Amino acid sequence: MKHPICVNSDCKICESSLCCTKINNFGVKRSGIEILKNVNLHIHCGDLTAVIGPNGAGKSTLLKAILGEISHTGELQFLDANNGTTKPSMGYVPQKLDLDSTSPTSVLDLFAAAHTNLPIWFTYPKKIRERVRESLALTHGEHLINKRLGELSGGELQRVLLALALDPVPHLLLLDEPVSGIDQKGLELFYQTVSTLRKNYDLSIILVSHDLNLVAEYANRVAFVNNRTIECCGTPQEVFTNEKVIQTFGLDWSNRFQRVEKDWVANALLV
Ligand SMILES: Nc1ncnc2c1ncn2[C@@H]1O[C@H](COP(=O)(O)OP(=O)(O)OP(=O)(O)O)[C@@H](O)[C@H]1O
Repeated sequence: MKHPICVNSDCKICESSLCCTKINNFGVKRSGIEILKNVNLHIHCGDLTAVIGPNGAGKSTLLKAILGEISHTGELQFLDANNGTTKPSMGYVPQKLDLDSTSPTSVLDLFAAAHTNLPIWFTYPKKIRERVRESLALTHGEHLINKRLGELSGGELQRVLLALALDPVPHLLLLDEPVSGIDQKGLELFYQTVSTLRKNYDLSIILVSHDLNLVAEYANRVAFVNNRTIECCGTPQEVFTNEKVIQTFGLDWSNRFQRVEKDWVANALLV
């Protein structure tokens, strides 16, 4: 049965998918300047949708608008497995977080602040500590529980924030890939973790990414943001062979796909 909010008459996925999120005609203005217009995106549960585009295109703005952190026009609809439309619960990992490196706040304090009303000077109940450890284990970060936030590396902080975004598991997970502070190995570990979570929880994920290699390897949908809107959206193959995408990133970025076992990418870019 086709989901009632799916307006795409050709959508085969809706027939088998359990839930679905629609971003309908989003527009964003900031300081009177139009940042995004006519943005439409359709996401099924289990989809990892990578949002790519040049610097300043509006990728982070789109995530913040979906979150409701900044105002926008248009609407966000979510259809759950019981065919009810609700406001989706969301987890979010920002691109950067300005932390006071001297602050005594620990990873455990951060989680406890999100899950309890206990003052910070109380000893946390054992069950809280266990819940935090379990959450951190999802992102291979259980050893970080007692570390101060200010002493975490970029990759460690990202793992902690991802674990926090998953507790409880949301309908929609929004990830803004950090542009600095994480090495390639850390980035790959992050993508592998996200990919495992996606499969285990059938999560809908929107991931802003600057690494086209990793996008080609892990995403099943790609949205290209350019000229204040989503200029093309589809499978990685459809998007990476789109003329506008090639124009933006240049032919030389085809080299980045060396590790990807998909000949179509290289072939499409070499013609
Ligand atoms: N608070 C703001 N007021 C006005 N303009 C803003 C504000 N925040 C962002 N912008 C502008 O909105 C545009 C989109 O910014 P955004 O951070 O969403 O881009 P992005 O695609 O995520 O960029 P990057 O790839 O560099 O992270 C930019 O031109 C930016 O200057």
